[in-house]
Amino acid sequence: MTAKNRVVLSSDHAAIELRQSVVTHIKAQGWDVVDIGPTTPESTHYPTHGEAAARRVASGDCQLGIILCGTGQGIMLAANKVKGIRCGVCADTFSARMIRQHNDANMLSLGARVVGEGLALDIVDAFLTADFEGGRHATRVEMIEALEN
Ligand SMILES: O=C(CO)[C@H](O)[C@H](O)COP(=O)(O)O
Repeated sequence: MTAKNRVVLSSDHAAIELRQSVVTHIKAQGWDVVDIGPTTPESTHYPTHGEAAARRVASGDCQLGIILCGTGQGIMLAANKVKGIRCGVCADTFSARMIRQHNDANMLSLGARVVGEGLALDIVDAFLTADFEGGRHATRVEMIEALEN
């Protein structure tokens, strides 16, 4: 059973500030936020943080996840190695909406060295407010899931 409206966030050292902005922003919207850090600025390794957030989503403890690193790419690659995770990097709001509507993505990845805070928060809003459309898209998501087996 998935915890509805609970969102997990994690990042590496490159995205701590932007992650904290996202946390504040979505808490104010009423999302139940699980921020799993890190909180200190030392250099760290994004696969660790991508995996930790992905496992919260894959287990059903959190409905959705938002992860961040410098580009958003490395942490996305790590998260997508966890079974059941569909995570995309977005630097525009259209893609952020579409990865929910068409791809049923359960995680969003952001690049703190790519997008500014204003755009990042708009991307987050687009992701969190969109819903999966199902239908023909469900067939395609099932095909992605079949690749995991
Ligand atoms: O974007 C990233 C991975 O995709 C990382 O945030 C980036 O590689 C970290 O670099 P550095 O150790 O030089 O701060």
